[in-house]
Amino acid sequence: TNTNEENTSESAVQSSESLESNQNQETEDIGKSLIVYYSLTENTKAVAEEIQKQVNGELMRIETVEPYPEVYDEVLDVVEAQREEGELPTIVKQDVDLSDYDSIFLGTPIWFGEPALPVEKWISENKLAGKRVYPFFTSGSSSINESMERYRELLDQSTLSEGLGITSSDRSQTASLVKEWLAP
Ligand SMILES: Cc1cc2nc3c(=O)[nH]c(=O)nc-3n(C[C@H](O)[C@H](O)[C@H](O)COP(=O)(O)O)c2cc1C
Repeated sequence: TNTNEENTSESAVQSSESLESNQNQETEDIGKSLIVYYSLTENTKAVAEEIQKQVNGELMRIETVEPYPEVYDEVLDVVEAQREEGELPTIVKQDVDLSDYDSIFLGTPIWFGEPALPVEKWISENKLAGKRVYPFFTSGSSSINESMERYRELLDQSTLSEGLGITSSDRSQTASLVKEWLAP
């Protein structure tokens, strides 16, 4: 919808559950965290690195076996074709034992309103049942609503926390938006 195209810094943090109340219910902090992200053009990477600075977790970057094209219009075509065919890209195998972590931060660019296909693939190949997942997103202007909807389907066995969305106009405020998200 049109309203999904709009975003402001006030709506960058969209609440379903507050992180603060989650923390109060459980422990003082968020435990040992893994920050997993996919990033084609480094925007999501920058947010992942800011989160790491603030929570001290371990970073893991999802990579596709076949790189997407360098030209933006060509990426759109390739991704559109993959979405139409319901085809998820093969990702590079990485050994990670999720049972080592209490919290999973999961970062993705928004592609056609939804989480990027390599992240869907990673979700399908890993056991996130019973985990607490903190989703974060970057986009040109789209809100995180549709992507959160998709995650509610994909991660129905996980505890999904409030999402953080950083649009291109929010980018310069990344550090403070992350801080606010972690400790509202
Ligand atoms: C295939 C594709 C689809 C995209 N679809 C959207 C979209 O629906 N809404 C939006 O605001 N931005 C969209 N974008 C822009 C990206 O979400 C935005 O540039 C994001 O910050 C890129 O993150 P990255 O640098 O980590 O790859 C799209 C980009 C690509 C490559």
